[in-house]
Amino acid sequence: LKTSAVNQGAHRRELFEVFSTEVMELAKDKSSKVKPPFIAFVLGGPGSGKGTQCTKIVETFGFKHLSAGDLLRREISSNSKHGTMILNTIREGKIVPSAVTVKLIQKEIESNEGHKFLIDGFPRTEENRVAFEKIIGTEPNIVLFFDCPEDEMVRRVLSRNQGRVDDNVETVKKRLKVFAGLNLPVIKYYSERGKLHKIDGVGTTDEIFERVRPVFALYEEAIK
Ligand SMILES: Nc1ncnc2c1ncn2[C@@H]1O[C@H](COP(=O)(O)OP(=O)(O)O)[C@@H](O)[C@H]1O
Ligand SMILES: Nc1ccn([C@@H]2O[C@H](COP(=O)(O)OP(=O)(O)O)[C@@H](O)[C@H]2O)c(=O)n1
Ligand SMILES: [Mg+2]
Repeated sequence: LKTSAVNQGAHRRELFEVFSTEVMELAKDKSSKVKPPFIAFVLGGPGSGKGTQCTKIVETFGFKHLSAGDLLRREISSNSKHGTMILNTIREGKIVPSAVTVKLIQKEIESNEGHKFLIDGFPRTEENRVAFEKIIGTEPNIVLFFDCPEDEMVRRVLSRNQGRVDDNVETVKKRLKVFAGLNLPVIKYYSERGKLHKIDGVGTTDEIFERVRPVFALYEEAIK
């Protein structure tokens, strides 16, 4: 009885060693190959310069730019099942249900090789924010907020000339209300969590980018 118990113990130890070695190998493999994604949310009112600055960030730091508005507009033009609902929502300056928007973002993240994402114009509401955390299972590393006075945002939107159904005085007024009522609380939330980088959105595109650059310099290692 004694001998077999000792043998059993030895056997178990052997099994454990084999098992733990394999677990260690797997862990090593993971750390060398799978880099966790770096996610930056880019927020600001309509016309605050989010898209323009994202283009500069892509050129300089090699991020993948995912604009929630562009993804939604693509759904409209591809006649997808939610196309009409999305078009009506955008026309009204309201917010598309989070399930729809987050699924579009998820598809883009999953089909992309890169590990650095700029998510522009999202989350626009607390509901957007919570849905992202639930569905994607992660939080952003940083949040940029382009702070711009309303009259400047209105001027920019009205001279944007991209043929958008929502770039008119009536809709822009609604969007500004939605921004103040629903998006500012999200911005406040990230500020309280120490993730917010507020950037003065007034000046030339290049001047503003020089305020953005040092933010990414802080995360040099993570975005290499
Ligand atoms: N710093 C700036 N000064 C003046 N106009 C700008 C500036 N940045 C962007 N614009 C212009 O303002 C409009 C809105 O910019 P955009 O990047 O589309 O903002 P958002 O994505 O926040 O709505 C565009 O026509 C753009 O060319
Ligand atoms: N997270 C989001 C982003 C955009 N949208 C809709 O898409 C519209 C245009 O968003 P956008 O980000 O392209 O607009 P800009 O801030 O760039 O002018 C918004 O006004 C909303 O109607 C949304 O419903 N949910
Ligand atoms: Mg935009």
